[in-house]
Amino acid sequence: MTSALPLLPVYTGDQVRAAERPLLESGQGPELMRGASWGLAAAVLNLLRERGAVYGARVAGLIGSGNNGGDGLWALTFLRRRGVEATAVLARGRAHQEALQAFLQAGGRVVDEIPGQADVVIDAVLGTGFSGEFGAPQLPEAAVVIACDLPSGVDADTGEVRGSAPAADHTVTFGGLKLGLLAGDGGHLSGRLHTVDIGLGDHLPTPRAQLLSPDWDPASSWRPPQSTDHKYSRGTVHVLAGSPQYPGAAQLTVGAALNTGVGMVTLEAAEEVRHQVLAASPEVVGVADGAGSEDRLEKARAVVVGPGLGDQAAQLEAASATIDEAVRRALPCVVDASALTLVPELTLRTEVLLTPHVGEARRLAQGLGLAEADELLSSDPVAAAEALAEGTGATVLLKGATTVIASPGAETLLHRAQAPGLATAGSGDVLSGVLGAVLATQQDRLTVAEGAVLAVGLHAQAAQRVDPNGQGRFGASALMAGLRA
Ligand SMILES: NC(=O)C1=CN([C@@H]2O[C@H](COP(=O)(O)OP(=O)(O)OC[C@H]3O[C@@H](n4cnc5c(N)ncnc54)[C@H](O)[C@@H]3O)[C@@H](O)[C@H]2O)[C@@H](O)CC1
Ligand SMILES: Nc1ncnc2c1ncn2[C@@H]1O[C@H](COP(=O)(O)OP(=O)(O)O)[C@@H](O)[C@H]1O
Repeated sequence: MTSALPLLPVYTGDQVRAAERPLLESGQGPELMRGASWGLAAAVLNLLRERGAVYGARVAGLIGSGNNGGDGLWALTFLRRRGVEATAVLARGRAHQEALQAFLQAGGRVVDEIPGQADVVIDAVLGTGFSGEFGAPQLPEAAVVIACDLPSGVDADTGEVRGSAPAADHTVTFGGLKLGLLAGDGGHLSGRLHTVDIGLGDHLPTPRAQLLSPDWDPASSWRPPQSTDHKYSRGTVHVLAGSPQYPGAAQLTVGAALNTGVGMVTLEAAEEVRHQVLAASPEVVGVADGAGSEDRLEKARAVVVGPGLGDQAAQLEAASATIDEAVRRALPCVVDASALTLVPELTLRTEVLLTPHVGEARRLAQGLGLAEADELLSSDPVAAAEALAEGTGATVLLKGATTVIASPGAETLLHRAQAPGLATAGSGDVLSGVLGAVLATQQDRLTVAEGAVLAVGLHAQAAQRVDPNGQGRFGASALMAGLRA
């Protein structure tokens, strides 16, 4: 399927290794290693140029015994030939013979410890050949760390760290983006990602997942209203959110939907919640909660249920009825926060978008009796989201620094936010509003999963707008305002 969004293929380590195999068998190993190590050296050179001079810069490598170490040594060799002071620590006491010889011939030095003055450290102990556990050594604090293919100790297939892994500022990866660089702890440790094409081309299989391109402006994927539009044709979002205990959640969800851009927002909530929300956003149309009338969704193109709903039985009952009605009408329906507790009792379809964070996903898996999904949440979050999607029949958006969107029978989509300030109370309520607006207005050209990944991109972009230096000095209200271009 071709998507209207710019998506990058993501592979497991095993898939990339399998793609390399025929080339290695036909004797092209040295060329592959040359391509990979030159790509790594080029990335280091760029970094050194940005920081000052290349000549005399100090670059140290932590070198393993396999091909990952070979890549590291060849990269150090190329750098040495450009006047870099290159040192290598042989972490296993031995290394790729040919690469070591070239390194020594170029004037590189083997040392016992990474020099404390190193400007750049290349982590080339373990790549896709990692098995068992790894213990990461301490690296000089001031050095920029560049991982060769992936940080040592990270499982390339899942992102799981077994033992410990050094955090990289950059990872230069070969042949294709690997899932372990995006998911789980691997996603926190891999830094900025650079992919080097080593000519695997047609040998690469169907990707394991697709990543929304980090270089893409998500706002450019937004289809604006047309002159022929009227409010209903643009898209109406029906929101069931907020409670006397959490009225602010409704305000954030509704405000985010309005600032993302919709034809109309209707809010189903308790009177005092509606009163508060309408005081801030008089354009919202209020509907008494628990109204129970089926025509409240008649004009809706998307529904959002759950933010700030709390755990009162009457509110959950109204939420359940609204989700059922949305399912009956095949409307995209975002189910968030406490409404997620209703899922085991509901019959869902792929238009329903469940939006748990990890804690909620764990409770969801337990509520559904999906023990495997519960376990996978720690070791392989992508597989966990897929198991939840299969188990519920719904699309699942698992929140986190990397958001995973899994839909039964469809490709899994990923978004990686470089905005940890998003971890702030109410941020998820804002995301629900953005999701509602995108699903209501863009559904003619995007699937629910694609709309979801676009919404997650817009949410992260809003954080970058209000907090360009990543200081985290903003709350969810500012995030809501940041959605406006
Ligand atoms: N074969 C090639 O020519 C190519 C190799 N590539 C590089 O090679 C890497 C894969 O190379 P390898 O298959 O040699 O594997 P690695 O270099 O990732 O690691 C395997 C080596 O480390 C040891 N090892 C594994 N787990 C360990 C642990 N927990 N503690 C200590 N030692 C451990 C193994 O015994 C083996 O010697 C890729 O990540 C990539 O960097 C790429 O350059 C593409 C081409
Ligand atoms: N470390 C992080 N880096 C980037 N984004 C994050 C991080 N932690 C959380 N987020 C995002 O912030 C939002 C938090 O949502 P949620 O946990 O539901 O918050 P709340 O319930 O307080 O509104 C999600 O969109 C999630 O993907």
